Amino acid sequence: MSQVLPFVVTGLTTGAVYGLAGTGLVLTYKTSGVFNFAHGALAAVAAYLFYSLHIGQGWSWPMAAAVAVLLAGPLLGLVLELLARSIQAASLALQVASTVGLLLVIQAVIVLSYGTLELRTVPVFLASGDVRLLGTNVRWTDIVTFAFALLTTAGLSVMFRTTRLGTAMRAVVDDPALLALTGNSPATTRRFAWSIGATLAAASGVLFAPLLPLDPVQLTLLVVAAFGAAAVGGFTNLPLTFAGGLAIGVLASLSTKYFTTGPLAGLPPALPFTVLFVVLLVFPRRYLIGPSRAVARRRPSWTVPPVLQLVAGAALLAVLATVPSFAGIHLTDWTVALATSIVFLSLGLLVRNCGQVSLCQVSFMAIGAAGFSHLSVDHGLPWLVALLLAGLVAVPVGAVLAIPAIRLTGLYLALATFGFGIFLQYMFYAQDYMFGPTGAGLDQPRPHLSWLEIDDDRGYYFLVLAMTVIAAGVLAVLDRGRLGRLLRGLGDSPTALETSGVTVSVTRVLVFCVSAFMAAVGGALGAVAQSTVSADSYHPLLSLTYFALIVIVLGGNPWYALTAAGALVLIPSYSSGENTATILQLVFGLAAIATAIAAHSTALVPPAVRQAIGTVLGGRRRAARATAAAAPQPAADSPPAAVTDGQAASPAGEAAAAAPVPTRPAAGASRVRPGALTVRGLRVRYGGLVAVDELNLVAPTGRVTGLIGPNGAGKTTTFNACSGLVRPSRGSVLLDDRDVSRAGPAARARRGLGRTFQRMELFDTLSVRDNVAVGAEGTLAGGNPLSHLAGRPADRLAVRVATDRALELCDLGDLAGVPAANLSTGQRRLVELARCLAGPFRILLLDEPSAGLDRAETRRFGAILRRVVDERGVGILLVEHDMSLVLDVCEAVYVLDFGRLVFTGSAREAVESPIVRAAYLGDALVETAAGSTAVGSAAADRTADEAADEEVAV
Ligand SMILES: Nc1ncnc2c1ncn2[C@@H]1O[C@H](COP(=O)(O)OP(=O)(O)OP(=O)(O)O)[C@@H](O)[C@H]1O
Repeated sequence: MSQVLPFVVTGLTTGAVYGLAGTGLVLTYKTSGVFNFAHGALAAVAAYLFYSLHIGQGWSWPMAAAVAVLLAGPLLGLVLELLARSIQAASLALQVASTVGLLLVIQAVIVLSYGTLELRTVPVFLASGDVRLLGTNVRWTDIVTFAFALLTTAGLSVMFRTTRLGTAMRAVVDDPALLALTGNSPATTRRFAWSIGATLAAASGVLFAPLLPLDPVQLTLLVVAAFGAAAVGGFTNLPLTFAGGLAIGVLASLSTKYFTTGPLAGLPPALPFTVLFVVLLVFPRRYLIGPSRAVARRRPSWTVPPVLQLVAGAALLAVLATVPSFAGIHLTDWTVALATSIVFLSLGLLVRNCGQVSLCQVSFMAIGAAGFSHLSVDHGLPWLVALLLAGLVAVPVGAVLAIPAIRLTGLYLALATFGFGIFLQYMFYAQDYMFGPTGAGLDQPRPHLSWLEIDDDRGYYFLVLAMTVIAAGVLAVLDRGRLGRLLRGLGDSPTALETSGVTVSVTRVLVFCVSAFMAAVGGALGAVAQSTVSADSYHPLLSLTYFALIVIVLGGNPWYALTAAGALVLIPSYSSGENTATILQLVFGLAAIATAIAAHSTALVPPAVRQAIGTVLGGRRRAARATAAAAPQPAADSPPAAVTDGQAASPAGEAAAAAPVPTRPAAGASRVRPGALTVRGLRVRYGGLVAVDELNLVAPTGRVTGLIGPNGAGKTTTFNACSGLVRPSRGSVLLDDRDVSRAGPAARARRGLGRTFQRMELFDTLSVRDNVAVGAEGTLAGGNPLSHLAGRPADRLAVRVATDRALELCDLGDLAGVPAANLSTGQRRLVELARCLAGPFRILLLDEPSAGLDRAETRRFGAILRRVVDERGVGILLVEHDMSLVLDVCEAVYVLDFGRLVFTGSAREAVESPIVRAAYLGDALVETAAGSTAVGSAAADRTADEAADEEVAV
């Protein structure tokens, strides 16, 4: 015991500081919804400031600490609040990029201001001497540190729970508008929270300062250990976060006693990150669900016309082919830049294609480089085999990293990848099977062919150039096909993808594996160019620079990758300044922050420029011709233009909205197999609220069945239970008498259940045609990774036919090439319907499909539904507030109120039923022939609200 106690005491002290830092982190995350990756960097700022004042200027430590903590802390907090406010509506990737950018900026500024050569230490300052406790000497400084951290966290927890400010802080992230109505200013509340959070980070920096010589990276990493503590607290609970910090501190300290050599020697410093990773991997999902927040739809980027891209690509290739003739001593760096562009392509696949944040791409490079060296040097494998195997070694690691992506939201994935990179460095870099304990470097042999010179610098450059072209080409082909659609669909709406029949966990694992493979191969190719590499080349924080770069560079595949690699590798190569790398880090960090802030206010390419290019290259005319050629010829009586939400998209818009639905039977429209969706004794609870209770209903094929009721009656919850998005506490869902209650959403879709959403779930970065195509091919991709990559020729034809038919049916042919994000509400509703109609679904769940449509559009919508049911025999379960539409199309109606079924019968009987009138319809006039909507004012109001809401996808 007496041998263990000193370790426990040390652990409690560092753990208390972890806990303190973690508490500040949780506080700001809880109140703003923005996770501050720069939290550790704030601590570094305070530590250096404290050093400058206390040691440099000779101030007394209380004065220096007061300025570093109580002055600098709140000031930094106010700056961060400003930043957090400007990125509140940005996508997660941009939010992460902005605070990661801040971390890079702070580190670079510290290095530029203080240099890295001089050793700076801060002596113990809090208290001197020690006291004997339980048979061991305990330093007073440790006792004071522990007591300070404990009392501060306890005081904050009490404040958070009991004071008005604390309540406001808890409320502000959920509904700032509601908070404002109660007389509290959301902005002031957030400022307080950020000031307190940053002050705690600063305090932890000053408390850590005497522990080891000052170093911006080490200080940042020390406080990053607080991420593990925050994870233990579920990113919401302050006392648990503090307890988590203590546990991590004690375990890490104890492990320094037991694991001094051998494979676990790296465990002590890796422990906080191990805890972070394990919590994210195994803790129940509900424990980790953080504050909800709105994320604005991403603006679909404009793509340069293919002709221009091809010309530019050929020109670039010609220039790259001449590089060996002028590069001289920089040729190796050019080769490394090309290899690095493959790594950027791999990162772009994750971040740019499907919105998955990865902060450990450099770790895959390290695995690739080390793996290749061991396979080719130690095991004597042929060069190419060793290269491919090195890539494959990274694949299972990528698959493990995908687990948080499958289970949790994007932020936790970002954290898991961040923690994983640091974990890998501490635990494995020094092992023999990676870089070895000496850091002497690993040989990276060149390939050798008797008939081609590829082992000299020039030959190897051309080899890597060829591989880069192949990688970019393969990705470009995949991007334009099924995999590209699925990945973008995953980024835009995993829910819609899943309910279209795609097992999104397979998609996620697949993209992580492909990305890991490419990064490892790129890492190995770059290492070979340098002949020998050591662990120093793969510091995990370098991954943050990669991430910042992938966010800030412009252009599509492969332009962004080449630009990023060029900036990262070639600028330092050609620059003679000793601080070039640090200045670049500063610039990249600032650019990441600026990109996140500006993302929603500027278009990257001005519309006038796009239009000019389109006109010069005839892109628009060609696109229009392509669309017309791909779509079947419209019937003579088909309407000429698409419908809009009240505003004509074209001069003919109004007329089109009112036009009849084409009556010509769609080519190849076959009738579906008869069956039914049956719900038996369904009960769904949200905590204490029973949203649906004892519900029984049947929706057979060949009929439109209505499910109506007032707001909050449980209709959407019923749909979610039917499609597998919520788990009922009781009851079952059957498709064709087969119980699917335990099947996931994708499996239910594959059995024939399609759906639309009350809050529309479109793939905003995809065109209308690609949105609809995903509906047609989702079930074909299913859960098979190979089917994700591309379809068989017969499948491709079937998808095209189904897509064309659905586009024609919903009269979307003219909009086929338009990105979904650019559509009006009415058009978006139609695209969602078309996506559903394109799939091989037999029962369609349509959730308020007419919300946001005007009267003419609604009538037309009803006609489409009737046509689909009559022609194909599908069944529709329709949630709808527009009673004219219900009366028009529904043959049977179920009425819900407070989650319970209050009526079953025909639509006409429902309108006349006193029970239904009392519960839902009230005394409002229900016009039928004229098609007027009249279900109380609530429905109408909500529709208007919703139309506004839908401008921002949640
Ligand atoms: N995720 C959730 N967590 C907690 N409560 C929820 C959740 N989703 C819905 N509820 C509650 O369950 C009840 C039923 O909601 P639901 O959205 O199913 O009603 P609805 O009939 O579809 O209403 P509307 O017509 O407004 O869409 C409501 O009281 C709602 O507040």
